[in-house]
Amino acid sequence: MAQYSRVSGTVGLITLQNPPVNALCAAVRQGIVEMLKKALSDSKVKSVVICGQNGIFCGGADIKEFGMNMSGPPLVQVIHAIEDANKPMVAAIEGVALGGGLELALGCHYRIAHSKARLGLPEVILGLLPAAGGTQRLPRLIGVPAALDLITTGRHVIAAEALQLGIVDQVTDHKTVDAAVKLAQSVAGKPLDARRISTYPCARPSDLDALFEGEMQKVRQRARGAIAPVACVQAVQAAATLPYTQGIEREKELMVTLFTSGQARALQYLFFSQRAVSKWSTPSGARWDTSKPGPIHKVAVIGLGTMGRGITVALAQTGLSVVAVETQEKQLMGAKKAVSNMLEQGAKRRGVAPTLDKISYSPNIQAIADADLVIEAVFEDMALKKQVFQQLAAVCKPGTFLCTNTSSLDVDQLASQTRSPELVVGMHFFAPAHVMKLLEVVYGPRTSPQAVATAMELGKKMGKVSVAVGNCQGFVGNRMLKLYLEQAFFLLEEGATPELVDRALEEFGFAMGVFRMSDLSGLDVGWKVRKGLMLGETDVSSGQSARIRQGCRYSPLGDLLCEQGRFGQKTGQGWYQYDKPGGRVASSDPWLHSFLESYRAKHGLVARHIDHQEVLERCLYAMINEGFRILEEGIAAGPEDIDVIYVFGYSWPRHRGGPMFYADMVGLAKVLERLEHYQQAHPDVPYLQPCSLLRRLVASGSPPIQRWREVIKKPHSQL
Ligand SMILES: CC/C=C\CC(=O)SCCNC(=O)CCNC(=O)[C@H](O)C(C)(C)COP(=O)(O)OP(=O)(O)OC[C@H]1O[C@@H](n2cnc3c(N)ncnc32)[C@H](O)[C@@H]1OP(=O)(O)O
Repeated sequence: MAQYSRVSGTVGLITLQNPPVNALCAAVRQGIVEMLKKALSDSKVKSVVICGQNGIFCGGADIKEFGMNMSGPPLVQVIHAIEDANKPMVAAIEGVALGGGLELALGCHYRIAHSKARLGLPEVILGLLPAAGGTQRLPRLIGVPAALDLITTGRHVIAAEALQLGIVDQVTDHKTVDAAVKLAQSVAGKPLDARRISTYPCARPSDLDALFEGEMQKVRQRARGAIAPVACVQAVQAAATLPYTQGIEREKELMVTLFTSGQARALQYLFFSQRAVSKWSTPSGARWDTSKPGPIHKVAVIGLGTMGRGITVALAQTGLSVVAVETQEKQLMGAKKAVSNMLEQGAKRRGVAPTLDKISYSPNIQAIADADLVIEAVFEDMALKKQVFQQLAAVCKPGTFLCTNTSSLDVDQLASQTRSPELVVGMHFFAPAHVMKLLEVVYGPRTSPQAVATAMELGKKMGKVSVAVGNCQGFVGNRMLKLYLEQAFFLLEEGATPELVDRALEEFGFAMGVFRMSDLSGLDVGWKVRKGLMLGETDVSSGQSARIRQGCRYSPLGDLLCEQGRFGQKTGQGWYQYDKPGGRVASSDPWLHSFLESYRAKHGLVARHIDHQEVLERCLYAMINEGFRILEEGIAAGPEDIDVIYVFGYSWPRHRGGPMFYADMVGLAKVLERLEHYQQAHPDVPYLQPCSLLRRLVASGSPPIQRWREVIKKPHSQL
């Protein structure tokens, strides 16, 4: 797992060998210790280079080992042995040096990186901190503020920035190992005392207390309730205030707390889930590894409203040719300007040239005739979308993949408007489409494996986390969201306020509670959808019957607000009030509270006390229960798919892993018991009836989430 050789006569070369990313598993750590001994005892060797096999230095500790009993030498000791070596040690960084990989490099006396290499300490993203000395060495090397930035965000830097920060000594465009060997030769025999980072004093900015206080506030705001970023700040604070050996003790202490926390488990689950969803499968047996994507050179976008504009930007940023079609001249002009601005801003942020020339605009649908793939993003209206699909079928060349950005409409109905339904697939982007990471790829019963593979591949090119899901009303994300919203409305009817509900959800970790979020996205969006489902018309009568639609309990509260023109932030009033239309700071609205009182009086509802626990259980367990139904029906292939959708598309707090992981953490038996309780209390809400898969899982002894698939006997079902 680590190989030793002697090169150029006097340089020992230790190569990490653990594909695909040379993670520091026990055998690799052991290998380093043994090879180091060899190099140091070889009298011909004057200096040593450490590199990684296959152009990758090291992706860090082996995350798969985290749940297991520790074996092999601890990384912190391996790195101390490297730093203590009496011959110059040089890290040759190619590909990545992340987490423990960068910590290993920081233990070396010199670091040289290839210009394309990426470096970082992303442990915080896994709910941990860089506990192999990273929190103590990095601030000593590059100063407290820069170290805080890298350690608390986990962001990667490319070699040029690493050089500027002082993380590496040299950057090369040539063969990194050769350059490292040259460097090693040039420093052979030189004194090493001034090269051991652990011996450096940590420069202390004069406003140290204020700096840490500010940073603490920042990380708490950024990830509400997440403990790793807080521990990262505390560890760097130890570097700034304590001698190295005490700092290392503090780092270890903080790591132990994080390591045993549910948050680290959740975030590591998410790391593997994010990778697992790319290995998609469908009920018909199509799979990621047997389905070849079609070649895509030119993509067309139809409809340049908010979604179409974002999609166009995201496509152009990948370097693909894009034809953007909007039949309304005024809208087309506005879109051109908006898309160009977004591209220019994005390019400026990323330090690259804007790709404006990749897009051609047209008011004429004929312009898409030679596109390889079309994404329809017109208004969310089935009749209109059907008409567009008929046009696409007539205009496009044979074999063109036809995608719809619908957020809930039946993809199969759209497919039936074409002669080649196998080429039709949903690509459900999330607003703003050039920013949000999630893409739901929706396959219907007739969608071909190649169409799924093509949409998944395009999503990947666009930098999205793509999840393949079956076709049903609302797919995965919006289908579950509907119940979450509905429970929130019911809670208002029963005595809660938007402030109470939002506070409970924000304390749970959501950046915004359900009502603040609805105000931001616009209440009219859901209203239009409900009207389309024949639900959104308000009933003038009072009592319970006025709140029953299609045989189930229904709350018209959102519809009533829309009828008053209260669409949320854009109109300055919604569930909250804002200082002006478009204002962003929500404040409590006395009008809303008296409106709720009269509504309850009209319908004979008596307000009761509702606590945070009930808010969480009602909103989250309703949604989780639907998640189990989605799994049972085979709409999602596994719980990981649902969780990835919720974290990347619906701002579910990452450190809680996703709704299905959360259910596993709470305990399936408890979720079942609470659902039974609420179902008895609300018999007119059929979806609170616990799903049979949940019952089966509990009856099977509540296996851990990784084993749920074994219990989902019938893995998939059709729409
Ligand atoms: C005392 C504690 C000290 C240190 C703590 C740590 O070091 S924690 C680990 C810190 N490192 C990271 O967080 C890096 C995680 N990995 C990545 O960001 C990416 O994988 C990487 C290295 C940038 C490569 O990206 P790429 O897109 O090329 O590949 P992909 O992500 O699909 O990964 C390929 C397969 O490798 C597995 N993998 C990656 N990193 C690790 C790791 N550190 N440990 C174990 N396994 C790792 C990944 O799961 C993929 O596996 P596959 O089975 O093919 O899905």
